[in-house]
Amino acid sequence: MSDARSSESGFPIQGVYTAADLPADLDARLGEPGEFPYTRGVYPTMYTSRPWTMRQYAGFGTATESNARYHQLLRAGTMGLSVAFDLPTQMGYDSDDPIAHGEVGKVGVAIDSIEDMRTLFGGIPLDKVSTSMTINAPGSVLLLLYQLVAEENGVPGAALNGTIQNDILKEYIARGTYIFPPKPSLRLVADTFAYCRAEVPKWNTISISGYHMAEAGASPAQEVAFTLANGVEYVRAALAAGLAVDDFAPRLSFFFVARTTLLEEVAKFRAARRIWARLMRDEFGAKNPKSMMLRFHTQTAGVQLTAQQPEVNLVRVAVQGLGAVLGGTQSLHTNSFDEAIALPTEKAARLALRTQQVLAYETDLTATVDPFAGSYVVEAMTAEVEAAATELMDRVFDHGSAVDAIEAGFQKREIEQSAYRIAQEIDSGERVVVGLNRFRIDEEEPYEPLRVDPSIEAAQGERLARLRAERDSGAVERALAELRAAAEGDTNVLYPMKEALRARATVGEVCGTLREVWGIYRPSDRF
Ligand SMILES: CC(C)(COP(=O)(O)OP(=O)(O)OC[C@H]1O[C@@H](n2cnc3c(N)ncnc32)[C@H](O)[C@@H]1OP(=O)(O)O)[C@@H](O)C(=O)NCCC(=O)NCCSC(=O)CCC(=O)O
Repeated sequence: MSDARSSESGFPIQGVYTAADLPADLDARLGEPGEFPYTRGVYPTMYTSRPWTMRQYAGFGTATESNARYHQLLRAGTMGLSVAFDLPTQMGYDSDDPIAHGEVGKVGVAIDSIEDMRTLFGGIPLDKVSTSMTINAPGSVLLLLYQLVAEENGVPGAALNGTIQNDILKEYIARGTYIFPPKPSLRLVADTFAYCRAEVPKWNTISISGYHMAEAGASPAQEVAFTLANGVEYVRAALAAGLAVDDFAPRLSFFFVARTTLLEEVAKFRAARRIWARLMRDEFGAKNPKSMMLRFHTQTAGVQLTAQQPEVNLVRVAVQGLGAVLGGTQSLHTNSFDEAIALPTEKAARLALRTQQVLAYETDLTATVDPFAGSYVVEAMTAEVEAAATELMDRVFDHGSAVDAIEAGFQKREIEQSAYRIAQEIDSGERVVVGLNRFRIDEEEPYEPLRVDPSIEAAQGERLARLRAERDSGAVERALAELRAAAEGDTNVLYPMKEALRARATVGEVCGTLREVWGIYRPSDRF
């Protein structure tokens, strides 16, 4: 037998597993597919009746360019859209704000007002396509813009399917696009839950994300623990705001990474489902099975891709995607092989989607549910990840709450330690990265990456100037005053926000109004 190896979460992997390694109460831990505790998947038939949603994250430049990319992706066979916004939009600033300079349209599309949103979804049937939007602090603003555009096209809120990321807690821990302090942020999240329940009932109101923590270096057990602990915080905030658990929990969704360490990743997804189901039933008294189902999106691990010999990334992504599917994901983004270099080119984006199509239509993965059930190693690892994550969640709650732990710098510190260990292992060669620390070539082939046109910023600025000149500024001011009053009080802010956006207030103006009332978050020195 070779030397014992450690899993990503740090427990030893045995050279051989046998029946003796299976948990004693395996049947109870497994349950049936589509039944508590959902270890085997959230739906009884899983992919045998419908494959996962192929949902490729995309967006850059202006709304016009991104709209063209969405049409191209849909033609190529994606089943749902996933919008990437530029940093100014994610931070609640307009493209002509001095703070936005140099960032407009860079890492995603620039959206300033309902006019951009109309362009972004031009020609896309919003009653048929589900749309995910990676937007957090201004999540409610972009959701309302989406709803307004849908309504203009005769599609009512009740017919809309989609997700906003809206997960502010992991922004404090790992991703960084927060605006407001935790308290008003959580209030905004709870307002969004309540609004969606009444007005957009099929919308997934949040995508509680471990992905970015994993990209920052979190181990699988940390990823599960910190994500689910944040989930608990949102549930508590919504309950404290007076919502009943079964009124909002069915629409909570999750988002994880898929690494190349496939066995532990499959175990991770199965363990996460089990922990969440138990928490919702036993701790929060959920009665609706949908409240207990951990439904999740997966993105393949960008951090594991290399700029060296980038075509090798195609292989990594296939392995990572395979793990996500074996783990029962509901929705999947497979990275483009050139992502470690720049924005994906059209060809690379198509290849990434083709990878999913091979998994769905050429392999036998969709013929049966949870193929790894009963596997000695995967069941043993599922129990291990579950135990490690549960223990770590307890350590989060030892601080009081997930927010208390965030303010103490706990999750960030744990993730940094794990990231440091990974970096050391790569440097020493103990962790092999093909093409980077082993199997290198002397001369890399030149690669022509896609670049964003720098004139976008000026064009967006002109659009905004026109908008401000044309709109009824009195109506905008009145609507923003209503929004301010709601933010100062305790009525749901989404209703006046929607009216302001309808009157063509910009994303920056709406967020600016809230910034004035709620202030902005400053991380404590302990970070
Ligand atoms: C719940 C998920 C995870 C998936 O939703 P989907 O609509 O795709 O899938 P779904 O809900 O499973 O399925 C759609 C409908 O089909 C039904 N359905 C599906 N399979 C079924 C089966 N086997 N049997 C019966 N029904 C089934 C479901 O019940 C549902 O209907 P009902 O609804 O009627 O029940 C959602 O939140 C989502 O799409 N998330 C995507 C998040 C995302 O793309 N994030 C990108 C982040 S990118 C990022 O952050 C990284 C970079 C950065 O930092 O910027």
